[in-house]
Amino acid sequence: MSSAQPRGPVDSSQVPRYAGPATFARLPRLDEVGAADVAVVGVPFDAGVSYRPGARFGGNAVREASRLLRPYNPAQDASPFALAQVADAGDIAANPFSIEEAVETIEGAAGHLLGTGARLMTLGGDHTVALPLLRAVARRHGPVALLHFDAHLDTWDTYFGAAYTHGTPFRRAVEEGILDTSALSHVGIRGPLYGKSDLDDDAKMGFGIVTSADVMRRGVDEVVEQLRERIGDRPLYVSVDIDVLDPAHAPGTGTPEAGGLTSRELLEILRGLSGCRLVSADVVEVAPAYDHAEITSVAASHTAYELVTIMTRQIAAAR
Ligand SMILES: N=C(N)NCCCC(=O)O
Ligand SMILES: [Zn+2]
Ligand SMILES: [Zn+2]
Repeated sequence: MSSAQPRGPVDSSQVPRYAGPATFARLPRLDEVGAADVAVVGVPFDAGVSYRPGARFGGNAVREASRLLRPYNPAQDASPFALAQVADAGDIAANPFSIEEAVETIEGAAGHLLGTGARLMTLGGDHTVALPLLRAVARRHGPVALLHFDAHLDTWDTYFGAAYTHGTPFRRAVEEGILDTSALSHVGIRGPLYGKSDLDDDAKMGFGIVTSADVMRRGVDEVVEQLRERIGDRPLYVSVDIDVLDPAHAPGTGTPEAGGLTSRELLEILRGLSGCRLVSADVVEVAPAYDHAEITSVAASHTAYELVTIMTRQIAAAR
């Protein structure tokens, strides 16, 4: 990115925040600024779901809800959009009728954006999209540490014989050697499984689990400390399935599970990661048709805001 001042969001004291088409946080579009340090990109794809569809509308719902974000983030003492150029790169046009083709398209488009030097803040889409995103990220950075927030393991093998689904991206990623298996963590896991072997398989792949109950019992600070120790200074990818939140905090999702994190806990854990080498991130599984009063998309917009803040702080610190 050039040394020119980043172009920030539309000023909500000059133009009402509900006016005009929505980009993430009212930021400029990528084509308006030419290049970005962080590209917010939508992936409207949900052909990989096993239950309720609708996450194809998640990215735009998060953009709409993000109109209320303000430019200074007190929790990380940073103005993320002044530290680096953040821009909305629009949506990746993924084929809704062919999962294989969609996965290829997403990998290619993500690779193109990463090739410009941008980090990605992806708005899903169902969790299938994490696999092509991780492929593109690993091509640039090598195998990455993964911090995965989710009610679900998403390390299952196949559904109806299909290898690429929203329940299988991280098994595929481990098989493909694109993850650093010494630094894999799930946070927020809960709910019924198919069998105990799900956990055994997951552990064999190298994952450590912080359950939703662990977060409640041990508290945010201890969990953050454990996660940071595992991540170290490795390049890190964070994948947030919004169903990591309790259905009270995120009703608008396809496979809800009772007993989840509060949005306060999730945001605090993310803030605790500030300073980590976050190379890209996604927020997935927002399905607005099941949402109420934008509860879920507001939570997702703040989640993306914290992740973008971590990235821009790091970009600025490295200059
Ligand atoms: N990735 C998400 N959200 N869900 C996976 C659920 C897989 C199942 O139906 O068992
Ligand atoms: Zn999930
Ligand atoms: Zn998931």
